[in-house]
Formats: sequence, C-alpha cells, structure tokens
Amino acid sequence: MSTDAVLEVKNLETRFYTEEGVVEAVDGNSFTLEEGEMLGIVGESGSGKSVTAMSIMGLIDDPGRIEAGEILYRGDDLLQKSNREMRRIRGNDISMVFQDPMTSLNPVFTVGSQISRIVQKHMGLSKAAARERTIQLLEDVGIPEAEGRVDDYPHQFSGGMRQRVLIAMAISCDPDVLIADEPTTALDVTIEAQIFELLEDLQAKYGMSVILITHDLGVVAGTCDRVAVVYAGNIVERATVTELFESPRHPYTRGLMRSIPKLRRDEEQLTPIEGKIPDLAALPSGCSFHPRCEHATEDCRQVDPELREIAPGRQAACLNAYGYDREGPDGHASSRATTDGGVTDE
Ligand SMILES: Nc1ncnc2c1ncn2[C@@H]1O[C@H](COP(=O)(O)OP(=O)(O)OP(=O)(O)O)[C@@H](O)[C@H]1O
Repeated sequence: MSTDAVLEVKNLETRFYTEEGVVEAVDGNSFTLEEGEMLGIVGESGSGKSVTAMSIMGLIDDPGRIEAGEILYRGDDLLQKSNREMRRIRGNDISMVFQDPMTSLNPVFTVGSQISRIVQKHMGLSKAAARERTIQLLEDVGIPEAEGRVDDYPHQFSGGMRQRVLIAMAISCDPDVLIADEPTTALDVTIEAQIFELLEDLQAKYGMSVILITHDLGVVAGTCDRVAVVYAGNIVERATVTELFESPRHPYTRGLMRSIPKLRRDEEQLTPIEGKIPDLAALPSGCSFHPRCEHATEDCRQVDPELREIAPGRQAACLNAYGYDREGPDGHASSRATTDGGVTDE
C-alpha cells in the first residue's frame, strides 16, 4: 500500500444481476486516494462512477454484488467489515454527498434536527452541544444567519443552500474521506462554482481527502489534483490533472475534452463524441471504446487493453495510447504500443 494512501481500491468488480443480463458496472478497477488530495472520477453517465462510490460506502444491494477486489481504508479491507462496522465507518470516517439534495433530506424534519441527530449518534454529543455544532457547521458551509435557519425545513432553502446543508451533514462527524457524487447536478453554473469552491475550502479546513465524481472534465480542471477517467465500467486513463490536460493519452479522454464547451478555445470546434456508451450488460468485444474510436484498428476489436504505465505515474488502457497521434510522452514520434501491452520503439 502506498504510504500516503487513505483509500486504496484494488481490482474492484461490482456487478448487477438483472433480467437483461449481468451488468458489469465496475470491471476490475484500481485507484488510490492520497492523504489530503482531491481525486476526480470522470466519465459519461452510466460509466459506473456512482456504483464505485456506493461500493466504497458498502451500499451495494440486490441485485448488485461486489464480486472481487479490496477496498483498503487506512490498510483495512472494508469488504471484510460487517454491516454494523460499515454503518460506523459511514458515520465517522467516510462520508458521501449525493446528487440530489431533496432525496437525501427528509422534508418533515428541520435541517438542524437532521444534522443534530447524526452528531448526537456518532459523536456522542448532548442535545445542546449537537445544536451548537450544527449551527457551526451551517456557518462553515456558508449558510447566512445560520442560527436563525437551523430550525427551517429543507423546502425553505434554495437548491444551492440545500446542497450546502447536505455538505454540512456529510462533514458533520469530521470524516477522513468525503465522496461527492455530482454534487451540483441540479444547480446552475454560478452556484455550481460556489459549491466547488466550498468543497475546496472545507477540504483544507477539515483536512479531508475527497473523491469528486463528475461527468464534466471542466470541473476536474478547476478543482482536482489527480483524475481517473472511466468508460463503460473501466478506468481508461489515470494522471495528474496537469498532465491529463497537457497531453491526454486515451482517445476517450481526448473526446471528452473536445466536447466540453468550457475548455474550448474560441477557434476550436465543439465536437461531441459520436455514439453512446455501450450497454454494460452487452459490452463490445475487445476495447469497449472501439466502436466510437476514430483510431480503432482490428487489434482494438479483439484485445481488451489493460490499464498500463505509459509514462512515469501515468496509465492508459489503450493499445495505441500514444501511437495514434504518432507522438510519445515527450512529444516525440517515438513508440507504438503492441497488442501484448508492451511498447516498441519505431
Ligand atoms: N440497482 C441497480 N440495478 C441494476 N443496474 C444498476 C443498478 N445501479 C446501477 N446500475 C447500472 O450500473 C451501471 C453504472 O451506473 P452508475 O450509476 O454507476 O453510472 P454513473 O457513471 O454514476 O452515471 P450517472 O452519472 O448517471 O449516475 C449502469 O449501467 C446502471 O444501469
């Protein structure tokens, strides 16, 4: 285990056994979350991002099953924990902000009582101390006049403020790891930017390590340290954010970049990736991305590429990770990947 890893996910495989077939939502993925970093997991809708998060949280239910792998939290495998232990870990150590604040907040209780209940239960605080902490948390997440709002109900808050309440709830027991799953889906762009700023501030203030799940590479550019790009249940590229934006190696990553309006320079064309993500219960042969890849060769139709080191600290799952643009990692037309996963000099 890497010395600074808070969380290490190894060869995680999560499947859903549905009437339509076996959905391979997470297909043997590995990644680490380092101490104090913000890791982005990015990919189109349906690529397995939420299922990855739910697997870490121990919240996969029928018809889903974690079939293989390890999820090491500070060296301890979460997959070996009982439901009871996982409930404690979810309260105290690893916490999650879900996509839609309305489904996570109970409309019939005040926001204050919902947060207080959690800190009373998990931190053993008295009612009065819990209320005080709740007001402090609401202040920390930027709710104006928190003391006056603590007894309001969820519907009395705007969408952005509700998401702040949810974040307050998620950090209420001072978690080590926070997973934010598309936390701004329901919000407009200005509020979205404020929420990401808030997450960055809180990360520093509370000393958390954060996994940010998003379909938007533009969001990753502004907030994350490292990024894992997922496609159809597989991580297809891993890099630091700087490296990824300087030289994306996987054709899917390149496609994502070309399809993000925020990242375009004016003279560049906005070109969405053609086609759509495959049905995870009926994946194509070879590389799952090959039907949408403009660089696909016959090999790509046959061989499912492993995620492999293509430069120090960088991995991509593409037979031609830098061969297709004829440039090596240093910008030289130097190497081509082979079908057995090696790299030959040309
Ligand atoms: N309870 C379930 N039963 C059956 N299939 C499921 C279930 N939950 C998720 N899946 C399937 O797992 C795959 C991955 O879904 P997931 O929600 O992780 O994607 P995502 O990348 O997070 O997309 P989104 O951004 O839309 O949430 C999808 O094909 C989805 O249909």
